[in-house]
Amino acid sequence: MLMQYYPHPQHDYSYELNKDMNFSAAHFIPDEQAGKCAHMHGHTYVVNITIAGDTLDDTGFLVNFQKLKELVHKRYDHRILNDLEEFSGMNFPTTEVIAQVIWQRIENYLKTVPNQPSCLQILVRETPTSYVLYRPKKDENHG
Ligand SMILES: Nc1nc2c(c(=O)[nH]1)N=C([C@H](O)[C@H](O)COP(=O)(O)OP(=O)(O)OP(=O)(O)O)CN2
Ligand SMILES: [Zn+2]
Repeated sequence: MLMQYYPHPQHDYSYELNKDMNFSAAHFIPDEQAGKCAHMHGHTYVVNITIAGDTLDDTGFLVNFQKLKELVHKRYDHRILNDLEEFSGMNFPTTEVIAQVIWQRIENYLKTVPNQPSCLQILVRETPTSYVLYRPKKDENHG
């Protein structure tokens, strides 16, 4: 995968892990303000996940890279995002909402692991010229 520059969050954790991945998906934004994006179209989304913590698990992982891919790629690759329950109602699959939803999905998993890492940042790139960063407020991260 192409090396990209990503803005990094400030933190005092000892370990910081980053996982890149992409997935191909279709979406539309059902609002007249979305212009041409109100019509179904597709992207190869690029995602960067930043996780940090002070403690490793018994394997020596902060979190298994493969688990992160499973949580994101397996759910969203080759899907119509609007069909998924997390993007139902008014929670349209904009880049901003996708980034927050991916953060929540990862954070829900991290809450179940004993070494308690935190997801500090999600970057979602929708096109070569557009990306969003989602960083939770301090009290949204556990611990
Ligand atoms: N704040 C947001 N604005 C827009 C979003 C979004 O998710 N958040 N999404 C879209 C469309 O889905 C579109 O696919 C992406 O838009 P855009 O960056 O305008 O894509 P282009 O390739 O047309 O942009 P260029 O400037 O020509 O490179 C629209 N807005
Ligand atoms: Zn789009």
